[in-house]
Amino acid sequence: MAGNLQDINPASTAVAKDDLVIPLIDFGPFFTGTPSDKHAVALSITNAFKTSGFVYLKDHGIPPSVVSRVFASSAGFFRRPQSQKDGLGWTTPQSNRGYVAIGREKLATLEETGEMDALRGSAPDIKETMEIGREGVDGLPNQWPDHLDDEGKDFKETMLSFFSMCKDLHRQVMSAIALGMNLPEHFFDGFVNEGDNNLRLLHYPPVRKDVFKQNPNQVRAGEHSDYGSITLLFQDRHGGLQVRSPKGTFVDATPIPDTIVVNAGDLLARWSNDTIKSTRHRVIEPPKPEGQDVDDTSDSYPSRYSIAYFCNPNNNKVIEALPGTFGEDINVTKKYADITAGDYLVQRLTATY
Ligand SMILES: O=C(O)CCC(=O)C(=O)O
Ligand SMILES: [Fe+2]
Repeated sequence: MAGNLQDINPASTAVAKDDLVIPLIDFGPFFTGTPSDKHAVALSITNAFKTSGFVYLKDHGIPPSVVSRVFASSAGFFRRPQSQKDGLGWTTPQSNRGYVAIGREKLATLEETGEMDALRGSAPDIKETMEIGREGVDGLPNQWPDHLDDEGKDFKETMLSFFSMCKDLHRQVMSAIALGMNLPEHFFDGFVNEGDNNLRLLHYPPVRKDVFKQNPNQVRAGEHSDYGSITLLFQDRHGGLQVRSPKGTFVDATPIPDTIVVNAGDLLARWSNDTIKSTRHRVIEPPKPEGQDVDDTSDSYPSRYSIAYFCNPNNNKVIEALPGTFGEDINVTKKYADITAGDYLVQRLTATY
């Protein structure tokens, strides 16, 4: 029946377990559909952000060939000698650019941050990352390997072009959230146009299986929520990402080819006066592939690569509760003080490194 919600509902289910439901949403109609298609996509995304805080997006406009090229370039970077990577090292939370060696960052929840040093010693995250920020910011240079060789030049070009595609997708997803929250479609444009975002390449190196058996606290990336507005997460096929369910269990967010996992961050939750959820997640050993219990005799898990594009409002923008999320008419007060996006993020990064 035309106009039936069933016909225009662009979502199916990607994950459903322990009261955690993550939809798989076709973003295509947001670009090309009728206004009502567009609204349906916007509502699906916003409703998911208000419940699980996570969606999988397909038909998101970033071609699979581009994503493959970025993964290949990332793997090439991590294959470089340690001394070259260390020469491009991360320095300060203000800059948040450069290479982060294994054990340097220990992701944890907000409440645990005081115990960061102890955690770092006991079971450090088994990962190395490369952080790329907005190019061309005075005094905050990206740490490119372009002076090393042609591959380094190609890396820079590949990452800059990907950065800008992701920046554009951030703006589009924020437009969907605006519509879904009864705000004008372009409400967020002036908040996100600078692209003060952070492209993080992640490499989880091979680990012996007994490392996880011997230490039940060992993870590839500790339980945490993300800090900014939204995160665009590209995973390879290995799995290991888990999202915390309302029941407190961790549920596999299994990779689905050609999709992006998109989740809301703490600053968006704060901006929405906590109507949107920033949900905790972590990365552990990959789940056993079905039917391989007998065949898989290797004693190590292979490398896992992922790419997280952390989106943020412009650094200088003051973040205050969105219209419609507080007021006498709905009997809700503003829960948080106003803060600039830049101050908020530096505070959070300072606690993590
Ligand atoms: O590697 C992943 O799948 C997730 C990484 C992540 O959550 C993060 O870096 O914030
Ligand atoms: Fe994360």
